[in-house]
Amino acid sequence: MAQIIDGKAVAAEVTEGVKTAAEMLKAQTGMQPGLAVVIVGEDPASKVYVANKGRTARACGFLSVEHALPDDTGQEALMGLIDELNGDPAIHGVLVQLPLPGHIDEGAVIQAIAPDKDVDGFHFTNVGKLGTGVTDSAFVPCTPAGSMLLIESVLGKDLSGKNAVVVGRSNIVGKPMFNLLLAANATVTVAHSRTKDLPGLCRTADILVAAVGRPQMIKGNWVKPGATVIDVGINRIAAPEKGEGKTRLVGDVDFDDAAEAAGAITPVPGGVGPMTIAMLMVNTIVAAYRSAGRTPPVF
Ligand SMILES: NC(=O)C1=CN([C@@H]2O[C@H](COP(=O)(O)OP(=O)(O)OC[C@H]3O[C@@H](n4cnc5c(N)ncnc54)[C@H](OP(=O)(O)O)[C@@H]3O)[C@@H](O)[C@H]2O)C=CC1
Ligand SMILES: Nc1nc(=O)c2c([nH]1)NC[C@@H]1CN(c3ccc(C(=O)N[C@@H](CCC(=O)O)C(=O)O)cc3)C=[N+]21
Repeated sequence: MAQIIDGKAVAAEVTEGVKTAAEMLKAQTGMQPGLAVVIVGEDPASKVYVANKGRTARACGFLSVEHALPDDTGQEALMGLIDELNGDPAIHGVLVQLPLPGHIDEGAVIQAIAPDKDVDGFHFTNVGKLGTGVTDSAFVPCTPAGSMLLIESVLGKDLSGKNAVVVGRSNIVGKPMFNLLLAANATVTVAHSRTKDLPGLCRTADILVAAVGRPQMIKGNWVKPGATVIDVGINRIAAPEKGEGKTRLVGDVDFDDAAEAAGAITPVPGGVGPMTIAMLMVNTIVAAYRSAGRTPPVF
């Protein structure tokens, strides 16, 4: 039976460090880090995440501002708000919750966020810095950054000689995950919906990262014995065993099956999800330190 990687516990340690760093910044400069989260529309899952982010930000001692806009908000109004937040000296991090309603040009919104407040790490400037290894001034996307800390907690920082397979090639998870694993000296393969023999490829992985969005797709016999399995997926499925109409969260990995083969594995919930929020706090405190002209602590 595999080691179950406790993302909640690692996330709590990280946010404790952020809280201390925020106290230090306040003592030295009087500054309070500020995080603004913008949400458009009424998606209930998005609302839960946004509420979580606000709660954690306050627990870290941050100013937390939430802008909840109606579903029919126009492109200009949203761009206007982003401009305002870009120019607001009390705000160091700006996050626009994705996905946005279909009538809004998501790409244009992401590129409108000032790169030095882009705590999601989605702006071209930050993507380019990560891709070229300029990580000291980049913001790294929160979910891949959190996944790396979980991998490090099992295997250490240097992944030389390890084969990593990332299943999924999105801009927010798969591609930045590839860059981080590569930077840590792993040999990385990125798989996607056109990949041939995905089970066979996954079996070559010492580190297997699942970011697919398909509930429990990755089975135990896809996992190399002893592998480290990171399940990024968050899927809500029907749970009739809990009562009629009830649901539960599962990952992209069939946990019970995969835990038989894996050396270490993240659960869902309680794995990568809490790390995403913790790394958002890290990126925000880093943004605040940089805006004060100070070198941020390393997390
Ligand atoms: N824990 C957290 O904090 C977060 C969790 N998530 C979760 O992670 C998962 C992935 O999210 P995201 O990257 O945004 O998803 P996307 O839908 O943007 O990307 C999914 C990727 O999986 C690939 N894929 C889809 N079906 C298959 C298949 N049958 N075989 C192989 N590859 C396949 C797609 O391939 P192709 O490119 O060819 O279409 C695509 O590259 C979701 O469950 C999401 O909810 C996301 C963000 C944060
Ligand atoms: N601009 C932007 N940045 C994001 O980082 C972003 C986004 N948009 N859109 C949606 C995805 C998804 N995401 C999650 C964050 C926390 C949990 C999380 O805390 N999950 C808990 C469970 C929460 C629950 O019970 O629903 C866990 O896995 O233990 C999950 C998913 C951030 N995302």
